[in-house]
Amino acid sequence: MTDNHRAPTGPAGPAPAVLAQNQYGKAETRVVRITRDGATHHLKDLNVSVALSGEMAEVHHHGRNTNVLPTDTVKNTVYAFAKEHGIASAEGFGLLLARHFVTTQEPIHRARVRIEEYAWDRIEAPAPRPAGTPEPRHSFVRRGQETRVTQITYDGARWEVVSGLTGLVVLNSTHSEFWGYTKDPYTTLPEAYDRILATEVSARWRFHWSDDAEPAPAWDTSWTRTRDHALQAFAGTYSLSLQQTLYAMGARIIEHRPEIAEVRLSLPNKHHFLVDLEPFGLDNDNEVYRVADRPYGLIEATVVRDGVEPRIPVDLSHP
Ligand SMILES: O=c1[nH]c(=O)c2[nH]c(=O)[nH]c2[nH]1
Repeated sequence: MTDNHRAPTGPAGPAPAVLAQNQYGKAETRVVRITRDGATHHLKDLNVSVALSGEMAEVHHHGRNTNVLPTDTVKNTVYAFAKEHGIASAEGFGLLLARHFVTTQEPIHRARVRIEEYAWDRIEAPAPRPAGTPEPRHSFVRRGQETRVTQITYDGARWEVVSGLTGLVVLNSTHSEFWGYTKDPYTTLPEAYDRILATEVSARWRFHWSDDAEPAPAWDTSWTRTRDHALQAFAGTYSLSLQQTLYAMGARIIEHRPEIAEVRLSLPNKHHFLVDLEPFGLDNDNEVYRVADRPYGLIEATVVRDGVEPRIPVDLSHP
């Protein structure tokens, strides 16, 4: 028997353990800040991760929490600062946070703030509105997430073409309500009269065309216009539920694109919860939202042209 896999021992016994680099904080606080300028809304969407370090030997060695500002407080600070200071830029917001932790907490000597900012573009949707009222500008589409898809099947005689998209993330910062639903003993959801509606659209649409003897649709134009109808319906629908918005999107495509027979939509409800800032003496007039990634509501349906048999498979992309 050898001692090869034992730690080396000297005359004074094994070397003691020593706490080396350590840091702690709250990772991935997802915050959406809406700023309202009349009917024009502005949106900032950040993923904020804070790591703090300093005099933390006591907590690691003895579990003595005296110097530990809870990570829950770190998260609350992100939300409260989003309300109080707004989010002009990710850099400016990160500076404010880092300075705050280092200057208000004596044991904390260093703060590292990492921020991912998700870019959103406006959906310009000229919605019908009463004369003299400003154009609503509260609809956004997230940049750079989207994939165009298509599936072609041929049996030597007939074609089936199903096209679509995934990862089209859209958000309305107002004109969405949800109330009047069934309540049972397990229902706790408060009714909402002005909420954020956001979803990541998965869509498939099947073309009428199946016969080489007929002219084929103009694939690129069709795809672009169909996507645009989905966006316009999303932005232009005053929504009482995501189900209603889904149907409006599918129906608008069917009504405007004669080459399409059937549309299947799968819409995860990307929940945005208003953060309770009252404990910090701050109100929250639909300005600061916590973004939850799961669980999510999943709303799915097929819309067909009258008389058409649905053929697109039910399960597109979600569990
Ligand atoms: O638009 C919605 N539809 C639902 O069916 C639902 N259920 C829920 O909890 N929130 C929502 N929102």
